[in-house]
Amino acid sequence: MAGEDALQFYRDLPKVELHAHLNGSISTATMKKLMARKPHLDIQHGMTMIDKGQKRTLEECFQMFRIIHQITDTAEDILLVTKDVIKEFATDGVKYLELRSTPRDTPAGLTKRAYVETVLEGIKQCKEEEVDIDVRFLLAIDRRGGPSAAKETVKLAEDFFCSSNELVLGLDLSGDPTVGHGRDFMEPLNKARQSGLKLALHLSEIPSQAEETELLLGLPPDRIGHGTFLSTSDHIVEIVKKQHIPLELCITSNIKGQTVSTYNEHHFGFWYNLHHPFALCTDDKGVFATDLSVEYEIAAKAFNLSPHHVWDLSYQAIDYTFASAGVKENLKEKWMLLKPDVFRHAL
Ligand SMILES: CNc1ncnc2c1ncn2[C@@H]1O[C@H](COP(=O)(O)O)[C@@H](O)[C@H]1O
Ligand SMILES: [Zn+2]
Repeated sequence: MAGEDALQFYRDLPKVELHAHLNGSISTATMKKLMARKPHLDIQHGMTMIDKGQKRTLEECFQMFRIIHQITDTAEDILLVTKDVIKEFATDGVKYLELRSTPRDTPAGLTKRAYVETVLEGIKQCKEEEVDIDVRFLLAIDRRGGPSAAKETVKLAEDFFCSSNELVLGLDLSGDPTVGHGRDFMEPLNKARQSGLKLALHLSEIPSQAEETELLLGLPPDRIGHGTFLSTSDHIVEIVKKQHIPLELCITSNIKGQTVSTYNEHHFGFWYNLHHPFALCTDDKGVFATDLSVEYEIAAKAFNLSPHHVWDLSYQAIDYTFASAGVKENLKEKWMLLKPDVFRHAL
């Protein structure tokens, strides 16, 4: 495989995306539409996206989210962003997407509940428009909000879990990892778990968080976001291995956010060699200027994966979704139907 054909293989490959933050996933095209609505903010392209070859510190990434949040502060903005992001993932060959976002009360008058309702409306509209993708939603807890905001988000998630007809499946814990401590979130996360909500937690995205990670692993989470520095503790690796907790690996995010220096050093290699479950994900396809097909291509090149290995990774990711057994079965059937077409380009 070479050049365009190679990229076509990764685009044709049916994919599962499990780690995508809504406001980090806004494309340049959508950002332009939003900026045209808010010229007074005077936000330039480089303030919301890290171009090819560029890098930022994680701290700078979190500043970018603050700017993006100023641009997406009305129900119209959130609806537009949700629908555009879903359609872009579908165009990239993603067939199942678990989108996550932090419910916000905004100065423009949006409430957290209305925020969630708007995202769900976007998902429903895409379904009505027959966009070829199954989309579910995880409510995100931003560490910056502390335990009281976390409790509020858990309550909202519980309400929507019951009323959204399996659109809301769980919770995410994210935000600046240097802010707050995991212990502040144990109680609300535990409660969420008891209500049947699934947990996808950002763990060890930065070094020296072994104590917090070990505590949160006690819940235990159903999936781990990044887990970049898990492997610095043998004890933690043992816990993760023993419980078979799938990881969400976001290569470009870690490189551009500078927590990993080179592709070859990415912890993909460590977990792949252990045959531990993981799914490749984008994290913030807008901010990091990537796509899921690009992430698969990067992993294949860096770790010398054959098209069949790549196929297996995308197929196995179905098992790590929070969807019901029936949905997983349907996805597996879909994958098998698409397989001959995908491999036509791989030969
Ligand atoms: C780069 N690594 C990361 N680590 C931790 N949290 C991250 C993140 N990337 C994004 N977020 C979280 O997602 C929010 C933006 O999307 P939503 O407004 O929720 O849709 C950010 O404010 C942050 O809380
Ligand atoms: Zn993330």
